[in-house]
Amino acid sequence: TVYERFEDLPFTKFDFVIIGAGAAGNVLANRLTENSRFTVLLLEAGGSNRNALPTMIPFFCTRLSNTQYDWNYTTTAQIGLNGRSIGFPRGHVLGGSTSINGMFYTRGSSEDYDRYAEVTGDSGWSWRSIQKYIRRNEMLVPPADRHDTTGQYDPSFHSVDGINAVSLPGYPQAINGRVIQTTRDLEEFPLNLDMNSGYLLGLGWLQATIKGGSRSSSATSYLGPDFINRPNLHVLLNTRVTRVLSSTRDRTFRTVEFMQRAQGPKAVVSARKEIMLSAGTVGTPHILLNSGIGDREQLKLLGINTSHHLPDVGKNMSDHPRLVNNWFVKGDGGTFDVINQNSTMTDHLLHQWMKTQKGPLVDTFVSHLYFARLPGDRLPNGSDPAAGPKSPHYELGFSNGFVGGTPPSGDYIGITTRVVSPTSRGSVRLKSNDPLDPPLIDPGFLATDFDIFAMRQAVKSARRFLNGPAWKDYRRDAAHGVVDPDFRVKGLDGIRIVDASVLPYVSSAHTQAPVYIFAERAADLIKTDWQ
Ligand SMILES: Cc1cc2nc3c(=O)[nH]c(=O)nc-3n(C[C@H](O)[C@H](O)[C@H](O)COP(=O)(O)OP(=O)(O)OC[C@H]3O[C@@H](n4cnc5c(N)ncnc54)[C@H](O)[C@@H]3O)c2cc1C
Repeated sequence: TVYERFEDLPFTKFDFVIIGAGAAGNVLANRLTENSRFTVLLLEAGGSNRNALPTMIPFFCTRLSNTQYDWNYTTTAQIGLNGRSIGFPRGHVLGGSTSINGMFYTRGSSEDYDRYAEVTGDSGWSWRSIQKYIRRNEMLVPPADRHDTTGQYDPSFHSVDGINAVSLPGYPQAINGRVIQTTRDLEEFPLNLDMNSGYLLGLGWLQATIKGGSRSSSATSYLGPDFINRPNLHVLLNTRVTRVLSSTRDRTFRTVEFMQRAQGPKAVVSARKEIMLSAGTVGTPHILLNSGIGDREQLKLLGINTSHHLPDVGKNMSDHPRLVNNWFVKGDGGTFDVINQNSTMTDHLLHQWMKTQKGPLVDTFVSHLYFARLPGDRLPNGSDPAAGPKSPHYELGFSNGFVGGTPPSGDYIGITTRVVSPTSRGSVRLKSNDPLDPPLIDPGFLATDFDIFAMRQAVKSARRFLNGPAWKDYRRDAAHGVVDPDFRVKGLDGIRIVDASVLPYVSSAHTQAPVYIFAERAADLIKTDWQ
């Protein structure tokens, strides 16, 4: 049963109390209640995902930040971003971040899991050992348009028996042919038939947690109609957990304190067996620190009594920095930009989606991914932050349109670049001893030379991709004139013009300074191309 109000709960003691109904919390709630003898209470700060239309429509996933479904966090000033603070979305709704995320389904490399096994000394985490859990989780379903997916993935790596739906894109994007052609034209971008095989490197079709054109979140799947009516499963929404409490002095934590309204009152529930913290990378350290579980010295500074000195709580945060790169193209209206530019078109497609679960709204904003490594001689001190020699350092995501705030006109291609083996580390700390105060989130984006270097290489790689022959007549350059924006003579190789003759308009004052400036930038571009 799903409850909105604490007063409606049938009791206040359960075998298990799970804090946070996101990816992890909902798996736990589902699997634990398979045993009908266990009672489970799942606590979630956000509201219901039912009727939350924007969360259901895959294409609208980029519109969910800074809405009621988001915690609306902001990072601390980031050294690596010239002191800027940026938004840091996290799901605040049943399903947690799986209800607002981009839906990319990527398992990672086999080496990632083998490294988990190695550092924990537990072979149960190895790629081989976790296969059964992949099968339990994944339910591969046909794409929304039911097209023939032969050659777009390898069925031998997939399960159709799991709970969370996964599918290939369900609407053909105009760039698909060019993307695949580039895997044939440029050696740097080999096709990877299935990036979920444990071997990630190369370019492949995106697999996404989408079923029949709708988002498959941990709420729609693990708490879906087959499970939510289990009599031993209780879900309480709109419940912000403030602390976990030890009822005795023996370090046993079985009580959970929470609030349903900002002004209180506080209430408690308890677990007969265990409490599970599944509040995510921000929520979990936040609750632990508020509960006095953390670094004694830091807690003392905020006037919080330490219940357990555990200095690493909130430390070692690591996340993928992401940059979006957009180019003008001659898309002739075949990009998805029109959906973001023309509200009549959006209404029309929304109507189509609601009626048929078909059309361009059935997919997320990326159609293909590419994972790559940096050359061995460019790694920091020769040491490799990736999990192994077959694991990537960066990722490119290809979008048939502008990623970010779409300009009011024009057609674009977006390539998102991400560092997937960051060496920067950040933290989650308390701002005050008020549990309702948002924490200080420092993801440490681009805080190391390596991360900046890897991001630059990813951007260069994206540019090389678009310089492939398949894109020649697609990237937009001015039709007239002698040189392209990189000073290359149009239609020729090996020759550029860098002097006052290429200024498209004479500048509004004397011309030597503009030529110096042009030449400086030209030198940069040329050096970059040949690095
Ligand atoms: C915008 C965005 C896009 C993403 N895109 C992708 C993608 O395309 N592919 C991918 O693989 N991953 C993506 N991710 C990451 C992925 O969604 C997360 O890694 C995953 O959901 C983490 O699961 P979790 O259980 O740790 O936390 P979450 O899924 O975030 O769940 C935590 C839950 O705990 C609740 N909670 C937190 N604090 C409290 C509290 N004090 N009291 C009660 N409840 C609380 C939250 O409201 C939330 O429901 C994305 C994430 C975001 C935010």
